[in-house]
Amino acid sequence: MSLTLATVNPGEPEIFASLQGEGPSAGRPCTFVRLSRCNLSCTWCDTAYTWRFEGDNRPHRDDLAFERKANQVVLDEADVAARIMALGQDRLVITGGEPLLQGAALARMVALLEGHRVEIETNGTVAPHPALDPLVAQYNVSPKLKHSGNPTEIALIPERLAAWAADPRATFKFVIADPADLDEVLALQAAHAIPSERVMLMPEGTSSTFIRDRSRWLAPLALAHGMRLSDRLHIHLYGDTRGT
Ligand SMILES: Nc1nc2[nH]cc(C(=O)O)c2c(=O)[nH]1
Ligand code: SF4
Ligand SMILES: [Mg+2]
Repeated sequence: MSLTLATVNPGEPEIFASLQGEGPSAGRPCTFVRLSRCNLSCTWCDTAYTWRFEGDNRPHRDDLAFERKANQVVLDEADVAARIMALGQDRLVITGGEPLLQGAALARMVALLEGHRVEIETNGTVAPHPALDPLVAQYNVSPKLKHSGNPTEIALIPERLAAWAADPRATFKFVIADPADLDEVLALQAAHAIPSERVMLMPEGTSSTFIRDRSRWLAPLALAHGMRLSDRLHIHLYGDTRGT
């Protein structure tokens, strides 16, 4: 039994301590674990090394193809848990890729941890494994809008969105590239009765300049709709780098 993780360097799993850069817990010290693989393919994905392996021709703006051997590492659950424990934080953020694709193994891994509040970053298309779900304190759900390039029927699954809307642990974090993207957010919010205080708008961008420029027009939109603005603190601090 094992988990497939992303790597920082070939053979070195992406498990690290950092400040949560996005969403409701931004600014808090946490340990992060990044799992490999995703069921979506966003054209602007900043972690394409978790899914766009050689032979995968789904469109991505950088058109990079990653060598699978250098960018994945398989570890058993006890090894992953021990590495997380060794970093000494009391919060864990599980991200990817799409971490819920490995829900059963994640449940076994999380059960081995002591004293961690668990937060999951998800694209919102996959139901949490029933053994994992009770161990999770917070879901940061990021449904992908049209500008992600994913077919809507794959990216936006109505039953899943309804389930997240009904779960007070879930905050919706929408990646916004253009002011017009807000129309899609408002339609989803209305369709699933998502309270505005559980909606965060986050600028798309992997550079400080892009994020700041987009935040300038995004802030008044958040204010007008009673929604929250999310920054991407780690990009300002460390740039678009692995293990940060
Ligand atoms: N510091 C930091 N915060 C993050 N919040 C969400 C992240 C992600 O890649 O999912 C992330 C990340 O990669 N780094
Ligand atoms: S859902 Fe997340 S990890 Fe998957 S392709 Fe989109 S941005 Fe990347
Ligand atoms: Mg990221």
